[in-house]
Amino acid sequence: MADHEPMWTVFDSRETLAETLAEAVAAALEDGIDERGYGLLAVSGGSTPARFMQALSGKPLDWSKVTVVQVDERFVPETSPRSNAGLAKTNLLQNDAAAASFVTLYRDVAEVAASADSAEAELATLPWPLDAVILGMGPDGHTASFFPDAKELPQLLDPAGTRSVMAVHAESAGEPRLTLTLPRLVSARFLALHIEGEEKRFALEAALAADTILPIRAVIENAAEGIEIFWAP
Ligand SMILES: O=C(O)[C@H](O)[C@@H](O)[C@H](O)[C@H](O)COP(=O)(O)O
Repeated sequence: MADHEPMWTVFDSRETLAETLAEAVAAALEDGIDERGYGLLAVSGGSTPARFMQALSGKPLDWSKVTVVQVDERFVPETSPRSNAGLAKTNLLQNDAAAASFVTLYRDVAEVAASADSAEAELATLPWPLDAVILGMGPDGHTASFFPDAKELPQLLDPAGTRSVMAVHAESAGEPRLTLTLPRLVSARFLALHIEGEEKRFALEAALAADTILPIRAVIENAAEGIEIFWAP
């Protein structure tokens, strides 16, 4: 259990947050490339990351040595407006970052479990741990696809778990999901939580103070290198 309080950085604008976070992630990737010869990055989906992804896409690092993976994905094809892979391809994998490799979680198979198993095999070939992870959060305290009502939640949040990616079934999630597991996320060398707006700030503060451990708090409390919270109104 990590014993450090999360570090909050409050920004006066979402633009300044995006640029600062992009700089921090680029630095973490450059450290990985300098020290290990490659950089491994995991990005979330949803609506918050687009501006940050666009800022990161223009950072002048050796993107040919970077592999981008997804923190989580909806079980939909890339052509769906719900696709996180579509979001990353449109906003991150352009400009300088177009040279990066991209490993997606969705596979065009009938069952989400088969998609998870196929992605697991591909992720097994990557040079873990992650150099940088950017998480988002929902007002219900979910992060990645660790939804509080997920059938698989105990396995998803197990710090001793051995899977890299799992299928998720949760009423509150809408469609079935695919998500990296807690151990893969919390072992990152740079772990950031990117949230915006008063509702999410309140939800996070409440989650940190509550008796019940919501998924976001489980991640924060298991973050080996701590977690940095990037917040703008
Ligand atoms: O697939 C997803 O939706 C995300 O990865 C998820 O964990 C996201 O970070 C939160 O739901 C916040 O989403 P918003 O940025 O849209 O509020």
